[in-house]
Amino acid sequence: MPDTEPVIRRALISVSDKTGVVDFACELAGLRVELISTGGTASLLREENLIVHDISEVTGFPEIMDGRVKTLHPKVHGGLLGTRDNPQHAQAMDQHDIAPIDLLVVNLYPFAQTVAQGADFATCIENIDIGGPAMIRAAAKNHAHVTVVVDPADYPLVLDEMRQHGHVRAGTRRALAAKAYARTAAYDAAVSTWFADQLGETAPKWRSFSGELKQTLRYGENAHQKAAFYVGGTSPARPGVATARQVQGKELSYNNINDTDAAYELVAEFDPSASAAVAIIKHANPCGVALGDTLAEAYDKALMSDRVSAFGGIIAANRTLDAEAAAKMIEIFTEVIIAPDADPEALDIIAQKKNVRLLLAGGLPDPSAQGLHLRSVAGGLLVQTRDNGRIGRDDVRVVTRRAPTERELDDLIFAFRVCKHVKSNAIVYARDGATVGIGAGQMSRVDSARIAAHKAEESARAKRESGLDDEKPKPAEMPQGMVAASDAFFPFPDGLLETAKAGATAVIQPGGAQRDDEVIAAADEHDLAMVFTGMRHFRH
Ligand SMILES: NC(=O)c1ncn([C@@H]2O[C@H](COP(=O)(O)O)[C@@H](O)[C@H]2O)c1NC=O
Repeated sequence: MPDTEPVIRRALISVSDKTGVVDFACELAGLRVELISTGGTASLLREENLIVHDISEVTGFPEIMDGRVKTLHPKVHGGLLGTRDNPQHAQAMDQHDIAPIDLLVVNLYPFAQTVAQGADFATCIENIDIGGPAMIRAAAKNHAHVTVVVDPADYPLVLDEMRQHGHVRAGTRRALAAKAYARTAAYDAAVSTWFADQLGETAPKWRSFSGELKQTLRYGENAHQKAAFYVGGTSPARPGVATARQVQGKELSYNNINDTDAAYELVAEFDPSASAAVAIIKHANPCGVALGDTLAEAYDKALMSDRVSAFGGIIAANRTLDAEAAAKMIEIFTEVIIAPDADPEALDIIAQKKNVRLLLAGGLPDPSAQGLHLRSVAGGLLVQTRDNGRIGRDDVRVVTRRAPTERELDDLIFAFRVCKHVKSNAIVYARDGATVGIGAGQMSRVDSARIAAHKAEESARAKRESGLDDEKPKPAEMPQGMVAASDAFFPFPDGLLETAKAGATAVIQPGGAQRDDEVIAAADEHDLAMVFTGMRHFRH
């Protein structure tokens, strides 16, 4: 640390995001700070009658190559990097006529925004900032003498300290330096990720991921864990919980964000122009998912799947929220509702429940889009492409004597898409475009089938009690004509036999087990129609 705190006499300002820079520069000028600036920034400041020195006056060199080289010069980097209390540095500065730069204000070419706008390769390349990061890194290294500001949000802090103390305090300079390195690291992460994407590289030697702080969270999954929510890293941004506008309700918690993400990704599987879809999520697993002509109908059906578990859940809808659906959704306690948009009447209805967090995402994420999925393990990161596999009617192969009926096939495809969003081992029973029983996260597929059957039994009872099911009560109290989906193959007939026992008439599963023949024979024996997808949807 220098003996005396460094007074700011000379500032270099070079910003792409010009938010607040004019006011900041005016205040600096008022504090007798000499201003140096690059092309566009200098012009803007001059329009405000500020006295600004062009960077070319400092370097003795014009800005060249469309701005590719403007600040990359020893007069700039010497001014940023020279340690003022080092006699050799001081002598070099003297000898080469290098004046110190005490404050660096830089924000970078908008690379991520350019990529998000779908710009062509050459435009993206041109938006990789070179001179800016070089200066930021230099100034941050020399934070003992230099203040570096990369975020317009920090302009007031710097001015306050200059006014109060005559300089920016050492602790603040260090914090700003840390922020500066995080900024350049995040910037390079965006560039390198984009490059890897361009090359279709899924396993580059070095991987950097970055994000921008959206929200500090009160705690993590549990109260003793600290947590924060970072957004970004995908381009273009995927509509969802990270991009959504929160219209009302308490602050989102870590678990809310995780569950809302699961819920919204699930409903996005269903084309809103074909049918309304609603998912109700608890602990990242669906307890009810349904399709309908309207969101209200879909919600009713989803709720009936597991009314008890739905309490305090997260609801996602794939269409603009309307008044009818909103009125139903606020009947029981719900933590979060997320939809692409909401009608004004729906907003008024939800507003009656002040605590409900309402998120409007502005669009639905594309379930087929490519992207990366990350998870941390001790000492490392597991990276995989996201599960964008989607099984449609044309992708399945009938393997049993009996082929599914049209209605069964619709339900099979529906159930398998839901299954993709249920923790493994997953078994989903469905009927008429609605789940009736979901078995999630068991170590044994047989147990998942049994749990799902138990849920289906409860669901059938609830429907009869509420008069929603016009079928006569059956002794076994099971929904009739339901189908079953399994996220992975049945290694033995036992799991499949559980679905038959529960009353399923048709089954969808990936196939590919050594004992497929035995499983198919068991299905034939029970007159089950079974289709293979050839695609597994494990989710852990
Ligand atoms: N090439 C250079 O020497 C260079 N020096 C600074 N920049 C960037 O130029 C931008 C500001 O340009 P202008 O003041 O002309 O609007 C800033 O985002 C800054 O990071 C540069 N541009 C790109 O690398």
